[in-house]
Amino acid sequence: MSNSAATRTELFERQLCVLDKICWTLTRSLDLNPSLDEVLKILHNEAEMKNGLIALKDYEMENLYISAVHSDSDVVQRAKEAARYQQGEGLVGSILKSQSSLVLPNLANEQRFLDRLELFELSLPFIGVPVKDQRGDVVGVLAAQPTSDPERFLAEECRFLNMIANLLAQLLRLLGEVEHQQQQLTDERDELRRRVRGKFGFENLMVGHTPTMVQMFEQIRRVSKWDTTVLLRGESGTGKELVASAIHYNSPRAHNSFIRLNCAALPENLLESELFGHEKGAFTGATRTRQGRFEQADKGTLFLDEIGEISPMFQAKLLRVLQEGEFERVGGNKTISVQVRIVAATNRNLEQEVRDGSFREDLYYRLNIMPINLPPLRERIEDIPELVNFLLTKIGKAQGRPLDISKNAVRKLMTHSWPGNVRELENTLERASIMAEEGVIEENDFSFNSAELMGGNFASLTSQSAPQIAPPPPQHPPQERGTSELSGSAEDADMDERRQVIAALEQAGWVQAKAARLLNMTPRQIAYRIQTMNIEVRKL
Ligand SMILES: Nc1ncnc2c1ncn2[C@@H]1O[C@H](COP(=O)(O)OP(=O)(O)OP(=O)(O)O)[C@@H](O)[C@H]1O
Repeated sequence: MSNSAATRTELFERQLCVLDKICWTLTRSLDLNPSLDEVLKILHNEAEMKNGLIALKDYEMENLYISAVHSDSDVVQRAKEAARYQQGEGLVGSILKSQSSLVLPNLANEQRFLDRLELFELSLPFIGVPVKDQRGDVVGVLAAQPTSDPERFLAEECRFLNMIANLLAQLLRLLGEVEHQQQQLTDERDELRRRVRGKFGFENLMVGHTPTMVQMFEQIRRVSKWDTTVLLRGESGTGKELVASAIHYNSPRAHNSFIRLNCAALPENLLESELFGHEKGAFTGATRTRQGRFEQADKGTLFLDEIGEISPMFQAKLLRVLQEGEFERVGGNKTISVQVRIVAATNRNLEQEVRDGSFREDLYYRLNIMPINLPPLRERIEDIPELVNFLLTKIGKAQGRPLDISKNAVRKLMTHSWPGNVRELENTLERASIMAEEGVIEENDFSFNSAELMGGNFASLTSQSAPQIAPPPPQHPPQERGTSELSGSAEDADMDERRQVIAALEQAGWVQAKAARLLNMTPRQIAYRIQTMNIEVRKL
C-alpha cells in the first residue's frame, strides 16, 4: 500500500466484496445461528477482522447473551454459553447502554474491558457497533478486532461494521415477522378449530333430531361454556363418552387434554394409582414415577365413566379431589393441585344407591350439579334412519368403499329394541356390511343375537341361569339330527348362551362388571361363565 488514498480504495473494494458475500449468506437461509457464525467467519477470513462476536438481546432478561463468536479456543466457546452482559457491563454492555458504536485503538488501558471471554487481544484495536431494530432500539451488538494497518482506517472499519449490523438487523426483523406470522397462523387455526367444533361439533359427531336429542344438544351447548361438573346418565351405548368429548371440545378447555377413565375396568388399588399417579417404588413394579389421569387432565377435562362402580372408600378419596382440587400420588407426600373439569357418567340409579348407603350423598351432590340424560335408542326409534346413514358413512370410510342399505333393511332395524343402544346398532351394521359383498345391506344380512330378539332383554337369559354356580346342562334324550337342529340340543343351548355372554361382553366393551349387569348376573357369575365357557377375554 503506497499511499493512503490507494489504500482506502483497496479497503473499500475489499469491503464491497465482503458485503456482497455477507448479503448473499444472509439471504440464503433463515437459520439464525449458522448465519451468524458464517458472517463472523467471512469477517475473519476476508475482511481481516479477528475475534468477532455477536451478542443478541434476551427480551425476558433484558440483557445480552452471546449468540456467536469466532475463535478457535475452547475456553471462548465454553465461556460463550454462560456470558451475559447487563446494560453498562463491560464493552458489550456499554454499547447496549450508550446505543452507539465504540472504537478503541487498543484495549490495554481500557477500564471497561472485563476480558470475561478471553477472546479479545490487548494489542489490537476494538470496534463494537449496536444492531438496532426499526425503532432504533438496540437488539444486539457486533464486535471485532481489525488486524491490517489498523490505526489509520478505524472510522472506515467502524462504518463497515455498522453496515453489517444493519444487515443483521434486517435478518432479525425478518425472523421476528416469520415467527409472528407462524404464531398468527397457529392461533387462527386453533380458533377455526374451536369455531368449527362449536358450530358443527355435534353434527359431525352425533346425530339425532327427536325432541329429546335436540334438547340434549342444547344442554351440551350451554354447559360446555362453563367449568361445571356434568353427570351423564344413560344406558350403555347411548353415547355418554361421545357427549363427554363434545362437551370438552366445545369448551374453552378444548386445546387442553381430554382424558378418560373407566372406573369399572380396574380394581381399587390400580384405580388409585391410575387416577392419582404413583411415586417410584410406591409398590412392586412401580419402577418409575408416573403421572395419574388427574395430572394429565390438568386444565382440561377428565371423563370418569362408570362412576357408580367405585367403592365407598374410593368415593371418599375422589370427593377430596373434587372439593379441594388436591391429592397426593400413591406413595408420595407432596400435595399436587390441579384444575380439572369433571364429566362423570353412570347408568346406575345413584339416588337409590344413596338411599341404600352404597353411594356417598356428598359425592352424589358434587357430581350431580348438571345432569344430562341420554335417552335409550328404543325411545327414539325415529332417529334410526339418520343414525344408520351416519354410521354407514363411518363404517364405509373405514372399509374404504361406499355402503348403502335397502329401505326394508332400515325398517327391520326400526322394529328391534336395541338393548345395547347405538353401539349395538353400529356393531350390527358393521357385521351386516361384511355380509353385503356388493356394499348394499339387505334385511337378511342382519344377525341379531337371540337374546336381543327375545324382546331385547338379556335378563331373559338369566331367568334360566341365575344361580351362583351353574347347574350341569340338562340331559336331553338323544335326538334325530334334523329335529335337534330345529328344537335345539343342550349343546346348541350352551352355544346360544355362550354367544349371548360374548355379545354382552362385546356391548360392554369387555368390561365384565358391565356385561354382568346387562345379563342381570353378578360379577362372580359372569366370571364363572367366562371361565367354564372358555371365552377368551379380549381386552379390558
Ligand atoms: N347420537 C349418536 N350419533 C352418532 N353416533 C353415536 C351416537 N350415540 C352413540 N354413538 C356411537 O355409539 C358408540 C357408543 O357410544 P359411547 O361409547 O359414547 O356410549 P356410552 O354411553 O359411553 O357407552 P358405555 O356406557 O358402554 O361406555 C360410539 O361408537 C359412538 O360413536
